Amino acid sequence: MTHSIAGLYVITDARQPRPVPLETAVAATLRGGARVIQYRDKSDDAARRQREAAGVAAQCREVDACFIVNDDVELARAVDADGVHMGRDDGDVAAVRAALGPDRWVGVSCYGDLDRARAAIDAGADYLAFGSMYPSPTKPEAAVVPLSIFAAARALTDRPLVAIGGINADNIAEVTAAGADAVAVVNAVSGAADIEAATADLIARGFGEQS
Ligand SMILES: Cc1ncc(COP(=O)(O)OP(=O)(O)O)c(N)n1
Ligand SMILES: Cc1ncsc1CCOP(=O)(O)O
Ligand SMILES: [Mg+2]
Repeated sequence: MTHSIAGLYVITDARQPRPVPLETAVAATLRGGARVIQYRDKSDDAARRQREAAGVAAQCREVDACFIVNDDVELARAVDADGVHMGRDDGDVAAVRAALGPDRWVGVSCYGDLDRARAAIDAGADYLAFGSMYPSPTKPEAAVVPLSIFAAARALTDRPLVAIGGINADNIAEVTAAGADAVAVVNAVSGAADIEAATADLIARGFGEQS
Protein backbone atom coordinates (compact mmCIF):
# COMPACT_ATOMS: atom_id res chain seq x y z
CA MET A 1 0.00 0.00 0.00
CA THR A 2 1.40 3.36 -0.98
CA HIS A 3 0.68 6.72 0.69
CA SER A 4 -0.70 7.15 4.16
CA ILE A 5 -4.10 8.14 5.45
CA ALA A 6 -3.07 10.98 7.71
CA GLY A 7 -3.53 14.73 7.96
CA LEU A 8 -6.18 16.63 6.06
CA TYR A 9 -8.42 14.40 3.90
CA VAL A 10 -10.34 16.54 1.43
CA ILE A 11 -13.57 15.25 -0.10
CA THR A 12 -14.81 16.81 -3.33
CA ASP A 13 -17.99 18.85 -3.35
CA ALA A 14 -20.91 16.81 -4.77
CA ARG A 15 -23.12 19.83 -5.43
CA GLN A 16 -24.34 20.34 -8.98
CA PRO A 17 -23.89 22.73 -10.59
CA ARG A 18 -20.47 23.10 -9.06
CA PRO A 19 -19.77 26.50 -7.51
CA VAL A 20 -16.12 26.05 -8.53
CA PRO A 21 -14.97 23.75 -11.38
CA LEU A 22 -13.78 20.44 -9.93
CA GLU A 23 -10.30 20.64 -11.46
CA THR A 24 -9.82 24.18 -10.14
CA ALA A 25 -10.90 23.21 -6.63
CA VAL A 26 -8.70 20.11 -6.52
CA ALA A 27 -5.68 22.02 -7.85
CA ALA A 28 -6.15 24.67 -5.16
CA THR A 29 -6.47 22.20 -2.28
CA LEU A 30 -3.38 20.31 -3.51
CA ARG A 31 -1.47 23.61 -3.65
CA GLY A 32 -2.65 24.26 -0.09
CA GLY A 33 -1.01 21.01 1.00
CA ALA A 34 -3.76 18.36 1.06
CA ARG A 35 -2.38 14.91 0.25
CA VAL A 36 -5.48 12.75 0.57
CA ILE A 37 -8.37 13.46 -1.82
CA GLN A 38 -11.67 11.59 -2.13
CA TYR A 39 -13.88 11.85 -5.21
CA ARG A 40 -17.47 11.89 -3.90
CA ASP A 41 -20.33 12.21 -6.35
CA LYS A 42 -23.76 10.83 -5.54
CA SER A 43 -25.20 11.13 -9.06
CA ASP A 44 -25.85 8.29 -11.51
CA ASP A 45 -24.14 10.06 -14.40
CA ALA A 46 -21.63 7.30 -15.07
CA ALA A 47 -19.86 9.07 -17.93
CA ARG A 48 -19.30 12.25 -15.93
CA ARG A 49 -18.20 10.28 -12.86
CA GLN A 50 -15.67 8.33 -14.92
CA ARG A 51 -14.32 11.46 -16.61
CA GLU A 52 -14.10 13.46 -13.37
CA ALA A 53 -12.59 10.66 -11.29
CA ALA A 54 -9.94 10.05 -13.95
CA GLY A 55 -9.13 13.76 -13.96
CA VAL A 56 -8.78 13.98 -10.18
CA ALA A 57 -6.71 10.79 -10.17
CA ALA A 58 -4.28 12.38 -12.64
CA GLN A 59 -4.05 15.56 -10.57
CA CYS A 60 -3.28 13.52 -7.45
CA ARG A 61 -0.70 11.41 -9.24
CA GLU A 62 1.22 14.53 -10.28
CA VAL A 63 1.93 15.44 -6.67
CA ASP A 64 1.91 11.90 -5.26
CA ALA A 65 -1.28 12.49 -3.30
CA CYS A 66 -3.49 9.59 -2.25
CA PHE A 67 -6.68 9.30 -4.32
CA ILE A 68 -9.76 7.54 -2.91
CA VAL A 69 -13.10 6.98 -4.66
CA ASN A 70 -16.29 7.06 -2.58
CA ASP A 71 -18.83 4.20 -2.75
CA ASP A 72 -17.85 2.68 -6.09
CA VAL A 73 -15.25 -0.08 -6.26
CA GLU A 74 -15.62 -0.50 -10.02
CA LEU A 75 -14.93 3.19 -10.60
CA ALA A 76 -11.94 2.98 -8.23
CA ARG A 77 -10.52 0.14 -10.30
CA ALA A 78 -11.33 1.83 -13.60
CA VAL A 79 -9.33 4.96 -12.74
CA ASP A 80 -6.60 3.08 -10.85
CA ALA A 81 -7.40 4.88 -7.60
CA ASP A 82 -5.40 4.21 -4.45
CA GLY A 83 -8.52 3.01 -2.68
CA VAL A 84 -12.23 3.13 -2.03
CA HIS A 85 -14.38 4.37 0.84
CA MET A 86 -17.37 2.26 1.89
CA GLY A 87 -20.36 3.15 4.05
CA ARG A 88 -23.23 1.11 5.39
CA ASP A 89 -25.09 1.19 2.04
CA ASP A 90 -22.11 0.55 -0.20
CA GLY A 91 -21.69 -3.21 -0.19
CA ASP A 92 -19.75 -5.90 1.57
CA VAL A 93 -16.35 -4.87 2.93
CA ALA A 94 -14.81 -8.34 2.61
CA ALA A 95 -15.93 -8.56 -1.03
CA VAL A 96 -14.46 -5.13 -1.78
CA ARG A 97 -11.23 -6.10 -0.02
CA ALA A 98 -11.02 -9.19 -2.23
CA ALA A 99 -11.85 -7.21 -5.38
CA LEU A 100 -9.21 -4.55 -4.74
CA GLY A 101 -6.46 -6.80 -3.49
CA PRO A 102 -4.01 -5.99 -0.70
CA ASP A 103 -2.35 -2.95 -2.30
CA ARG A 104 -5.23 -0.49 -2.25
CA TRP A 105 -6.92 1.24 0.66
CA VAL A 106 -10.33 0.12 1.83
CA GLY A 107 -11.82 2.69 4.20
CA VAL A 108 -15.01 2.01 6.12
CA SER A 109 -17.49 4.35 7.80
CA CYS A 110 -18.24 3.27 11.35
CA TYR A 111 -20.36 6.31 12.39
CA GLY A 112 -20.32 5.97 16.21
CA ASP A 113 -20.55 2.20 16.23
CA LEU A 114 -17.65 0.21 17.69
CA ASP A 115 -19.27 -3.12 16.78
CA ARG A 116 -19.23 -1.96 13.19
CA ALA A 117 -15.58 -0.99 13.64
CA ARG A 118 -14.72 -4.49 14.92
CA ALA A 119 -16.55 -6.07 12.01
CA ALA A 120 -14.81 -3.77 9.53
CA ILE A 121 -11.40 -4.71 10.94
CA ASP A 122 -12.29 -8.41 10.67
CA ALA A 123 -13.42 -7.88 7.07
CA GLY A 124 -10.09 -6.27 6.14
CA ALA A 125 -10.65 -2.52 6.42
CA ASP A 126 -7.46 -0.46 6.29
CA TYR A 127 -8.82 2.67 7.93
CA LEU A 128 -11.92 3.50 9.93
CA ALA A 129 -13.96 6.70 9.74
CA PHE A 130 -16.12 8.07 12.56
CA GLY A 131 -18.68 10.85 12.57
CA SER A 132 -20.41 13.13 12.17
CA MET A 133 -18.31 14.84 14.87
CA TYR A 134 -20.41 18.03 14.71
CA PRO A 135 -23.57 19.00 12.83
CA SER A 136 -22.59 18.83 9.18
CA PRO A 137 -23.67 21.38 6.58
CA THR A 138 -23.12 18.74 3.91
CA LYS A 139 -25.01 15.91 5.67
CA PRO A 140 -27.34 17.54 8.19
CA GLU A 141 -29.14 14.25 8.89
CA ALA A 142 -25.99 12.55 10.20
CA ALA A 143 -26.00 11.74 13.94
CA VAL A 144 -23.33 13.42 16.06
CA VAL A 145 -20.71 11.19 17.70
CA PRO A 146 -18.66 12.10 20.83
CA LEU A 147 -14.95 12.83 20.54
CA SER A 148 -14.30 9.96 22.98
CA ILE A 149 -14.91 7.54 20.08
CA PHE A 150 -11.24 7.91 19.06
CA ALA A 151 -9.85 6.67 22.36
CA ALA A 152 -12.28 3.76 22.28
CA ALA A 153 -11.42 2.93 18.66
CA ARG A 154 -7.67 3.19 19.36
CA ALA A 155 -8.08 0.44 21.92
CA LEU A 156 -9.28 -1.79 19.05
CA THR A 157 -6.75 -1.04 16.34
CA ASP A 158 -3.58 0.69 15.17
CA ARG A 159 -5.17 1.41 11.78
CA PRO A 160 -5.67 5.07 10.83
CA LEU A 161 -8.75 6.69 12.38
CA VAL A 162 -10.49 9.37 10.34
CA ALA A 163 -12.88 12.00 11.71
CA ILE A 164 -15.62 13.46 9.52
CA GLY A 165 -18.58 15.78 9.77
CA GLY A 166 -18.84 19.49 10.52
CA ILE A 167 -15.10 19.92 11.02
CA ASN A 168 -13.72 23.38 10.33
CA ALA A 169 -10.93 25.75 11.35
CA ASP A 170 -12.53 26.38 14.76
CA ASN A 171 -12.80 22.76 15.86
CA ILE A 172 -10.15 20.76 13.93
CA ALA A 173 -7.58 21.03 16.74
CA GLU A 174 -9.89 19.38 19.27
CA VAL A 175 -10.57 16.52 16.86
CA THR A 176 -6.89 15.75 16.35
CA ALA A 177 -6.25 16.19 20.09
CA ALA A 178 -8.93 13.53 20.66
CA GLY A 179 -6.89 11.06 18.59
CA ALA A 180 -7.98 11.29 14.95
CA ASP A 181 -5.11 10.57 12.55
CA ALA A 182 -6.87 12.23 9.64
CA VAL A 183 -9.69 14.73 9.32
CA ALA A 184 -12.08 14.57 6.37
CA VAL A 185 -13.80 17.75 5.25
CA VAL A 186 -16.10 18.90 2.50
CA ASN A 187 -17.49 22.33 3.29
CA ALA A 188 -14.50 23.73 5.21
CA VAL A 189 -12.56 23.52 1.94
CA SER A 190 -15.09 23.64 -0.88
CA GLY A 191 -17.17 26.34 0.80
CA ALA A 192 -14.18 28.62 1.31
CA ALA A 193 -13.66 31.76 -0.74
CA ASP A 194 -9.96 30.85 -1.02
CA ILE A 195 -9.61 27.07 -1.18
CA GLU A 196 -5.82 27.03 -1.12
CA ALA A 197 -5.61 29.27 1.95
CA ALA A 198 -8.39 27.38 3.77
CA THR A 199 -6.60 24.08 3.14
CA ALA A 200 -3.29 25.40 4.47
CA ASP A 201 -5.03 26.91 7.51
CA LEU A 202 -6.81 23.63 8.38
CA ILE A 203 -3.54 21.71 8.10
CA ALA A 204 -1.70 24.21 10.30
CA ARG A 205 -4.42 24.25 12.96
CA GLY A 206 -5.02 20.50 12.97
CA PHE A 207 -1.63 19.04 12.32
CA GLY A 208 0.98 21.76 12.57
CA GLU A 209 3.06 22.55 9.53
CA GLN A 210 3.17 19.56 7.16
CA SER A 211 6.12 18.99 4.88
C1 LIG B 1 -13.50 9.53 4.90
C2 LIG B 1 -14.97 9.34 4.83
N1 LIG B 1 -15.65 9.04 5.95
C3 LIG B 1 -16.98 8.87 5.91
C4 LIG B 1 -17.66 8.98 4.72
C5 LIG B 1 -19.14 8.75 4.65
O1 LIG B 1 -19.46 7.55 3.95
P1 LIG B 1 -20.99 7.08 3.86
O2 LIG B 1 -21.53 6.90 5.22
O3 LIG B 1 -21.05 5.93 2.93
O4 LIG B 1 -21.72 8.32 3.22
P2 LIG B 1 -21.52 8.97 1.75
O5 LIG B 1 -20.28 9.79 1.78
O6 LIG B 1 -21.39 7.86 0.76
O7 LIG B 1 -22.73 9.80 1.55
C6 LIG B 1 -16.92 9.29 3.57
N2 LIG B 1 -17.50 9.43 2.37
N3 LIG B 1 -15.59 9.45 3.65
C1 LIG C 1 -20.04 12.36 4.03
C2 LIG C 1 -20.32 12.64 5.46
N1 LIG C 1 -20.54 11.63 6.34
C3 LIG C 1 -20.75 12.06 7.57
S1 LIG C 1 -20.72 13.76 7.65
C4 LIG C 1 -20.37 13.87 6.00
C5 LIG C 1 -20.19 15.18 5.30
C6 LIG C 1 -18.97 15.91 5.72
O1 LIG C 1 -19.00 17.17 5.14
P1 LIG C 1 -18.67 18.48 5.97
O2 LIG C 1 -17.19 18.48 6.18
O3 LIG C 1 -19.10 19.58 5.03
O4 LIG C 1 -19.47 18.46 7.22
MG1 LIG D 1 -21.07 5.88 0.90
